[in-house]
Amino acid sequence: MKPTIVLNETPSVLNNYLAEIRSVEIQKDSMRFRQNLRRIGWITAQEISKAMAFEQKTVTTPLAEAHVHTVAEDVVIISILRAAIPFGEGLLDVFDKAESGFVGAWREEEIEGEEVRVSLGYTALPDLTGKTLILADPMLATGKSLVKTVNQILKSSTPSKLHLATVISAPEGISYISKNMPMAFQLWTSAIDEKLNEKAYIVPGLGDAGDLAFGQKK
Ligand SMILES: O=P(O)(O)OC[C@H]1O[C@H](OP(=O)(O)OP(=O)(O)O)[C@H](O)[C@@H]1O
Repeated sequence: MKPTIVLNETPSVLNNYLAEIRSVEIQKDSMRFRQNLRRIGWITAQEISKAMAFEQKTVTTPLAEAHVHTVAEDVVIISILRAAIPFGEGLLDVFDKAESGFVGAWREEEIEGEEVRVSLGYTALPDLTGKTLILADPMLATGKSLVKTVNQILKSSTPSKLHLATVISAPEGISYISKNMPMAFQLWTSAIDEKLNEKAYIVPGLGDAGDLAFGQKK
C-alpha cells in the first residue's frame, strides 16, 4: 500500500461532493456542507476498509448457510474537533461497531511572522491497544494538529495501525506529517491542493471547515 492514497484520482461521485464543499455559493447552506462531509466520510471509510483484514464467517439465511467475509479489525474513530464531527459521523455510519473518541485542537492566535501553533484541549479516548485507529480531520494544512494529536494519543495507548483520514490536504502538511508522525501511518485524502497561503490556509481549499459547518467562533 502507498503511504498516501488520493481518492479523487479515480473519477467517482466523490468529485461532486468535493465540488460542492468548495463552492462559495453552495457553502452558504451549512446543512448541505455538513452532509457532504458526512458523505465523503462514507466513501473514505469504504476505501479504508479495503486495506483491512477480513475473516470468514457463516451466517444462516432463511434458506441455507452463507459463507461471508467480514472486517476482522477493531476500529476506533477519533475526530479532531470541531470540523471532523460530520466527517467522523460518516466514518462511523460505515464502521458502525467502532468505538470513538474526540480531541479538541485549535490554532493559537497568530503572531506576525511566527509559525502556526496548535493547542490541544478536551480529550476523550478509548483504549487503543491492538486496535485500528482512524484519525479524522477534514483539513490537513500544516499537519501540526494531526502530529500533536497522535503524540497525545500515544501517551495513553498505542494502536496497532494508524489511518489518517482527511478531505483536503496541502503538500506542505503531507511533508510535515511524513517527517514528524511518531508512528507508521497511511493517509487517505480526497484531494491534494496546490499550497498553503501566508496564513497557512489551504489554496484553493474551501475556507474554514469548522466555521462552515458550525458558524464562526468568536
Ligand atoms: O494542519 P493544521 O495546520 O493543524 O490545520 C488543520 C486544522 O485547522 C482546522 O481547525 P481550526 O483550528 O480551524 O478549528 P475548528 O475546526 O474548530 O474550526 C482544521 O479543522 C484542522 O483541525
